Amino acid sequence: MMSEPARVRLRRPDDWHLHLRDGAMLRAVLPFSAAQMGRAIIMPNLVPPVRRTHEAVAYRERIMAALPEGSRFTPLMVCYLSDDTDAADLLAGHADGVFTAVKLYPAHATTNSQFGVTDPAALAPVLEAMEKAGIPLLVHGEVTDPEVDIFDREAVFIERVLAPLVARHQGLKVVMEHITTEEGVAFVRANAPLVGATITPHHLIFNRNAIFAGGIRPHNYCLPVAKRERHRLALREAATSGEAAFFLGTDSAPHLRSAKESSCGCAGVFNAPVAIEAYAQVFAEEGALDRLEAFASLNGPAFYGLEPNEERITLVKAPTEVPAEIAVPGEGAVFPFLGGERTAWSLAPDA
Ligand SMILES: NC(=O)N[C@@H](CC(=O)O)C(=O)O
Ligand SMILES: [Zn+2]
Ligand SMILES: [Zn+2]
Repeated sequence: MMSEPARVRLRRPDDWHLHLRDGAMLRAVLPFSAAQMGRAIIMPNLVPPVRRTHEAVAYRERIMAALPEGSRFTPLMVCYLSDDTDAADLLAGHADGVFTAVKLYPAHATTNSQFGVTDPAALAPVLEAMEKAGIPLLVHGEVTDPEVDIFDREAVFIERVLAPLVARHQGLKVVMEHITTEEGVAFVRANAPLVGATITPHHLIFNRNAIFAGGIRPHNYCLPVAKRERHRLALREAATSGEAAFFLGTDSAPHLRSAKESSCGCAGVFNAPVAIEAYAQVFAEEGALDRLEAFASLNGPAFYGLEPNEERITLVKAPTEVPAEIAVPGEGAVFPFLGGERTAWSLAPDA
C-alpha cells in the first residue's frame, strides 16, 4: 500500500457558497474565509436581501472594507431572486461585472428566504434572459410543502421543481447548492455539464445522527438537514470522484450562539475556520487527495467560466486546534464546526 502523502499542494481553492452576513458578524467571520479561499460566491440572504445592482455594489464595498490588510480575497456577488425581480437591472448588473449569479430561494425554505420565490414557473422570462446572458442560477433545492417530510424535501424538489425547470430552460446553467442526497448526486450527473452542485464539508462528515447525538445538537442543524448514512456516502463518492460537476461550497452560515441555542434555533453550520482542513480530511480518508484540487480549485471556476487561481496553498498532515468559539464584538459569539476539537490536516502559512 502506498503511504499517504504528508503534504499536498494545490491551487488556492474558492468557496462557491458562502454566507458572510454584515456588520460585526461580517468583520468577525470574513478573515477565516479570506485566509483560505481565493474567491467566494457571497450569498445574498441579508435582511433585506441583496436584490438590486446598487445593493450588491454597496455590500461588496462593505466586504472589501472588512478584509484584512493585504488580502487578495475576491467576493463574487449574487442577486436574490424574488417574484418581482427587475430583469433589466439584473442584466445590467451582470454586464457591469457586479452580479456573478442569481439565487433562487423557494419562499420560506431557509434562513431569510421570506422574500424568495413563490412560483419558479412564473419567473420564466427572467430565467430565459439569464440563459441568453449565461448567468448561472443557484438553487436552494427543497420544497416548502409542510406535508412533505423534512428528510424528503430535496428529493421531492428535484421531482416537482428542478427537473421541470431544467427541461424548460435547456441552456440555463444551474447549481444545485449544498446537495445532501443520493437523488441530488444522480440528478446532477444526469444533467451535467450545465447542472453542477456544491457539497459542504459537514454533509461529507456527519449524517443526521449528529443532530441528536446524546441530546439535541443545535450546531449540527442546517438546511437542507443532514440525511441518512447512505446519502453521506453518496456525497463522499461524488465529491472525491473528480467529476467536473461537483465543487467546493462550504455553506458556512454563522449564527450567534444565542440564536442557535434556543427553543427555535436557526439553521446553519459555521465552518469557515476549518473548511479546507475538513475537506482534506475527507479526501485523505477516501484515498483521493490527488483529486482534492479538482473539487476545491478547478471544477468551480470551470463551471463559472473563470480561470483557476494562480496561487498555491499547502496542506500538511498535522493537527490544528479549532477554537471553541469565536467572538462577535458587541453581539456574542459563534460556535465553529468541530469547535474545541483537532483537525487532522492544517493549512500551512502562506509561503
Ligand atoms: N444552510 C443553512 O442552514 N442556513 C443558511 C441558508 C441556506 O443556505 O439555506 C443561512 O443563511 O443561515
Ligand atoms: Zn440553502
Ligand atoms: Zn447557504
